[in-house]
Amino acid sequence: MQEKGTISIHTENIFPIIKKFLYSDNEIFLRELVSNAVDATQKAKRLSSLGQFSGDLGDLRVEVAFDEKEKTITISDRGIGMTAEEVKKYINQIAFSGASEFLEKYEKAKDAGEIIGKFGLGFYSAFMVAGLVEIETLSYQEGAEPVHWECDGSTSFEIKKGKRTERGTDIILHINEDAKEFLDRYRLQVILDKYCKFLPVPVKFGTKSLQEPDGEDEEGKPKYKQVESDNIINNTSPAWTRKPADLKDEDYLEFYRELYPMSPDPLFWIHLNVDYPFNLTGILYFPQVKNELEFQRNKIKLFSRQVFITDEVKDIVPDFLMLLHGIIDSPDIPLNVSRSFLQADSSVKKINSYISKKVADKLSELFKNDRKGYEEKWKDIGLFVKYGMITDEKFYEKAKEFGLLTNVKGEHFTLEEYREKAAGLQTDKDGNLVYLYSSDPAVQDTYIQSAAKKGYDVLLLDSPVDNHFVSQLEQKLEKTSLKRVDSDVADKLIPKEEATETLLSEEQVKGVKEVFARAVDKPDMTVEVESLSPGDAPVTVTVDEFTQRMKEMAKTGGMSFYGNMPDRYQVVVNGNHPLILRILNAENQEKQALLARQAVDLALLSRGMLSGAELTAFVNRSVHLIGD
Ligand SMILES: Nc1ncnc2c1ncn2[C@@H]1O[C@H](COP(=O)(O)OP(=O)(O)OP(=O)(O)O)[C@@H](O)[C@H]1O
Repeated sequence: MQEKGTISIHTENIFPIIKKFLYSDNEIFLRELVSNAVDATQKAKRLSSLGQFSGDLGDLRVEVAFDEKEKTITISDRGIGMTAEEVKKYINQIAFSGASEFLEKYEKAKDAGEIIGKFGLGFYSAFMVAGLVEIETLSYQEGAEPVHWECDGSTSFEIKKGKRTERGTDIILHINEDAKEFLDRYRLQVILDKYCKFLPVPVKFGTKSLQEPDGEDEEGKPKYKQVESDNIINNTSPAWTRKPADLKDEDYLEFYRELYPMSPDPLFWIHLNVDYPFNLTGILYFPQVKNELEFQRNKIKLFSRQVFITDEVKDIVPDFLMLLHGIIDSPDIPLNVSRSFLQADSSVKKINSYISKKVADKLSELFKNDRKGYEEKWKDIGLFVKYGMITDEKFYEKAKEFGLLTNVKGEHFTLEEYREKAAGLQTDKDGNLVYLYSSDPAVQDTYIQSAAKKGYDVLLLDSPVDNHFVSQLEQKLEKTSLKRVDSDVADKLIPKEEATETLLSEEQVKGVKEVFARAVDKPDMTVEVESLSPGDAPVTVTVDEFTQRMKEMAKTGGMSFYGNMPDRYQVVVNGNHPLILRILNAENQEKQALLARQAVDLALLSRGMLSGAELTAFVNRSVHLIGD
């Protein structure tokens, strides 16, 4: 057997184009060749179990080796091997036609980025790093002859009798000068770790030194000896490939630690497992999010039959679940297509809504079975749930049963429970419910206390998504509005029929307004005199709900117009507070101004708005007043 031939593909110079395009990603050659070796091994196992091959299976390990001097990398397996006919068919035709199909797509694409970078080029990807590729193979079939094939990436190949004596295949890559970085143990190890860590057949890469106990020394201390053992780079049965019933919590946690060695343990997890209408397995973990800096997208890894493909799972995983960790394994996700195709692909859409549904089901189950435990985790889970409720209509419908509202006292309520709680006192004169919330209880404490005095409950909405969550709740909940607790004086947060009696005469109100307007004298602050309960604060500084919300929205993106708006504050003077009358009746204008300024500063202070020279002036004035 000796044959030279030409591979029939229509473009002669296909290779330089592919090479150029995939240059930054050329490490995937190893993924492709090792997974081919694994496939061939799995096939041998299957044939043997079906009784279609009766020989000894032998050691089924795949081996990756390199020789720096010879400049070769060899991938060997004890799989089914190939006959000469098969080499011609599978390698010359199929592998090369895959490459020309790639080129066609590349030529049609408007820009290179339109083709997903992780296009599976299969066997042909060997030519991204090798100038010459040799195959030594021996088929499992009885009487098969060993075959040697070689090709330099052009369209001509050579095939002859090979040297292999055992069933299986060696792929020998003669590494190019510009790819010699791959002739390095560390580099290869990193690539294998990235792509092959969970392949189902053991993959050996060199050896590693282990310390083994070796009796005791003269002092009776344990001795160790260095032994070399095979370096198997993969875990062949990772948790997601096993049956949920066979796994304990500790197995899930252990797998998580294997994936993310530096992260704190996750809160809980969801084992995904479907085979119809698409194939998908995986485990999604809810991470503990300690602070915003830990929000890291791209923590979910996408696998196809245990081969790592990418960690860009956008489009496959619903946006609000992008912060989850874990892995998804699906042979049905098309990897060799453009992004725009991926977005429109119906199986991708189905996968996306399946994941969203699974997550909702799991949360609902946790909520129902262990409400206390669920509430304890709410601080972390809440972020996902709220984000999901904002961005995903279907998820909202499910999550309204288990999405929680938390008040500043740390009590949790479902939407329905909270509606009942607020129904009495927090209904305004038009029959609308008003939910009060604080975005920062430390700063807004005075306002929270004033609301509490009136018997109102105050929610805590301080997470990065809460601005949007507030708007979403207003849209979804009937006859309900939300108001930040410092957006008005307590008396007016929830407008009621009964008006508080006015203790000041019209003349006096005018006088108070003048005194305070002089004391404030700032373009961004307007003074109003209101008749509030005598027990309320003498002066309160507020920002109306609309302005405050628009400014917050502007901070989190878009709407820059509102972000540029000047701040507008209302200085609300409580005409019914005894102190106000005292200020009005002070002995002279100077004293009036001093006391009014002091009262306004106290209001600013309780809002965290007093700083710098104004704070110093306030402190000095206070000392002076105590001395009076
Ligand atoms: N190590 C091997 N042992 C036996 N057959 C092999 C081996 N490597 C490749 N082949 C044969 O060559 C064919 C072409 O391989 P190639 O990697 O190009 O495509 P694929 O594995 O079928 O698909 P893809 O890699 O694109 O998912 C394989 O389908 C297989 O039949």
